[in-house]
Amino acid sequence: MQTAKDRLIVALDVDSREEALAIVQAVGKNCGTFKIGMQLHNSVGFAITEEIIALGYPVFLDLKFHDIPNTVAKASAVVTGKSVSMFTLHASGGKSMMARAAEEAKQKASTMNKDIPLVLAVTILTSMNQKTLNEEVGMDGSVEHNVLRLAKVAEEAGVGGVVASPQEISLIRQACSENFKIVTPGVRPLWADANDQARTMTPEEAMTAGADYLVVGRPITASANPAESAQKIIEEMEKGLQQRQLR
Ligand SMILES: O=c1ccn([C@@H]2O[C@H](COP(=O)(O)O)[C@@H](O)[C@H]2O)c(=O)[nH]1
Repeated sequence: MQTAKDRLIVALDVDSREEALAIVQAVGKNCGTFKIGMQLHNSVGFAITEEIIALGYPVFLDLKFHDIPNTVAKASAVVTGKSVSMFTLHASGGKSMMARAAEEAKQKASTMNKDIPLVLAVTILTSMNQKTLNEEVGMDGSVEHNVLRLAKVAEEAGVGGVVASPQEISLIRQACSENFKIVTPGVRPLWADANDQARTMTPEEAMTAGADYLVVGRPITASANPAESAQKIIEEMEKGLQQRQLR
């Protein structure tokens, strides 16, 4: 059974190896996984992923692939070869793109005798609201409708789960299988700023709703005491897990 700490993913959205390692050092005991996104990866390359894995932490490589199926499939093999535990692609890249990525990750892991990474499809970014989705992106229908539609396509394509906001967790849980993972950024304790996140919930609410993993960046990494902030979030998550078990 995974604890609240195991389910907390800390986003290392910084520019340098030194800044990233300082956060790892500060909060390594207070989280389960570190997430490396396009900011850090594009600054320092795969070296930081390799270094953090070598320190003994699982890495979620969040590069959000979105390209033709062949290109995404080959990129998926590359990141699988780096032993990441999770990686992302955009569900809006389509079923064939997601299916090829999942298959390629499986094959590469089997060739290298490694664990298969959790392939996650990003549904609708948590920074988007109804207006931006409809008027700027040009997708009709509600955010919830589109998240659910993309989550179903992702599951059919054979990826392991989705990235969605906590506000859509219960809808996805009703429509997808129990094993389909839900990873939620857009998590904000009441004491933290929302920043550019539009569809948020607190750590307790997100865990109560049924999230598998929470992704938290700035409320921890930009706080005066990252370890203390991570610990406070874990305590809120524990309350949510307890509520969930009581249901
Ligand atoms: O829909 C999405 C997909 C990915 N993210 C990533 O999660 C973290 C959130 O960081 P905060 O500082 O807690 O806002 C960040 O790395 C995003 O790239 C997301 O927020 N929403």
